[in-house]
Amino acid sequence: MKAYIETEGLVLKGQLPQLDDEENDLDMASTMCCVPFAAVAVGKGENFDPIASDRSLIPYKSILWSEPTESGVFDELEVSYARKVGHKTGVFTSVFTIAAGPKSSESSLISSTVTDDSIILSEKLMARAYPDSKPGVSVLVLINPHGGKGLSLKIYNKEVEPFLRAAHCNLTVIKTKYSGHATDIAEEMDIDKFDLILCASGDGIPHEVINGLYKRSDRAKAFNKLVITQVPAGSGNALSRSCLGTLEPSDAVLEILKGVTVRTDLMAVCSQDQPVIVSFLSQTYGIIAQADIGTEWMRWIGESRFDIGVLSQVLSGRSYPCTIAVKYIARTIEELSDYYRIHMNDASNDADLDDDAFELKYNDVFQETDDLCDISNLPGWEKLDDELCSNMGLLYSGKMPYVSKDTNFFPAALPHDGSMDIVVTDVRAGFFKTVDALLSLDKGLHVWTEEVTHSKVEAFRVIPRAKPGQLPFISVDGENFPFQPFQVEIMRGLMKTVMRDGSYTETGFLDNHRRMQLDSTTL
Ligand SMILES: Nc1ncnc2c1ncn2[C@@H]1O[C@H](COP(=O)(O)OP(=O)(O)OP(=O)(O)O)[C@@H](O)[C@H]1O
Repeated sequence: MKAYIETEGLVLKGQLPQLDDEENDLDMASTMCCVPFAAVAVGKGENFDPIASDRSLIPYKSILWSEPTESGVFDELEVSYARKVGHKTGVFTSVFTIAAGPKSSESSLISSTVTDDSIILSEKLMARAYPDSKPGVSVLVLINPHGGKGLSLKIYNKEVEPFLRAAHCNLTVIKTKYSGHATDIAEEMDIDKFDLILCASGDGIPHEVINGLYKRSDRAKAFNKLVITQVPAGSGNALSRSCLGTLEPSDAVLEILKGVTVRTDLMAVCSQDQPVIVSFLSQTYGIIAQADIGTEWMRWIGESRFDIGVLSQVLSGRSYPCTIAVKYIARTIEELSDYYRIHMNDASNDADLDDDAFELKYNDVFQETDDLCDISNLPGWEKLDDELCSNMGLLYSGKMPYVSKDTNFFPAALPHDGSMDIVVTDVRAGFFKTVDALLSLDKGLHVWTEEVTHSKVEAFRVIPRAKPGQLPFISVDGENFPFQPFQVEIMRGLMKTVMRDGSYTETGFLDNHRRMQLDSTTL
């Protein structure tokens, strides 16, 4: 099959590797949906018009590397690129010859002439292929061989590393050997050697990495220097789902190579008898924590262990009494919607952080307080309704929209606005209403149901009250946290990560808001 890369009035022509029949089933339509412009065109013959045929277009975004061929021929380039084959994306390398070709409006983005030598053309092609990122970065890969169903090493070797190698990344690969190993690595690593930490794991390894970096005496430098990302290889892959918009490891690595680096807020989880834990995803107490941590022993059944856990919790009608105090940013769903509309396009602050960015605003008061239910020394804080807290089903607070594959739990989450979303439910709503709310999690519709309290806060405190004979779980980023009072506050814009198109995966929050408003006016 012939292949083309179109530039300013030129076409790079080449021969694509022949695929067997099954592989030949190219899913170009879906590639086109991701990226609206064309760079490489795949055609059948010399007179094929690469721009005219949708079926044959592959985007610039797919180009991983370009360089002059070893032969030194002035009009030849060797190009490595990603190409969708069936439902998978693979890496291919072809030699392209520069020739005159059709003009298009897109092509003016690269201005070349047929007499440009291959070095210049290659540089232009690379600049077009990496508009938002740097090619050939140094990557520390951390693989949790026990993540998910124990397939992370295989996933990395087959679906991730070929892309990193084709993109000429400088790779250091470490397999984690024990729980907490990634924290030790991040705490001790030479940060000058790396640009990016890529976790081939679930959410546990990025959680450990940020905590390792946080422990360092040069943590401001570490968080300024390093970008923390994930290719989905565990059972919970919220970081890639929320930031890269995919759970396919090969698509995720392509997004990591080509996406925009964005800063996100982190959350400091404080308790009175242990050091601060840093959280990038969520903290939860009640139904969800029981369903997640409380079903660890059922790991072997895969993702459905969580659904079974939630169902059995809701059926039991068990409550998790506590006292909750919050520092509101947006109290009601209406205030929250207005806030979202105002801040949804706020730009990420790219300036380097200094040590002040790590100063906690409310932790000293928390540490010094004997009566944690007394919030008189916290101006602007409020307690949540006592009746609601005594009958609490779940408390879930988070920073990223998707907490798992289909769970759009925080559809109004924003990356670096200095707030976290908090959701509280009341068991008095009853089984059907709770199940109804939880069944709409995939579309993020639960936040519009009366049974769910949804706010944006800057900080909150939880004082759990265990019933006799019970020791419920508290979960931070899916990891077990000791049962005790805790306080969480936002730390603005600390973590650099990569996001597809520079923002969180679309959640449909504004569309749902419009629909809800329409429904209420037509009633
Ligand atoms: N070699 C190892 N042996 C045992 N545990 C490990 C090892 N390496 C990492 N871990 C632990 O495994 C935990 C889970 O890792 P990860 O998030 O990658 O997988 P997961 O399957 O998505 O898990 P989860 O159920 O928490 O979502 C991490 O918190 C880490 O502490």
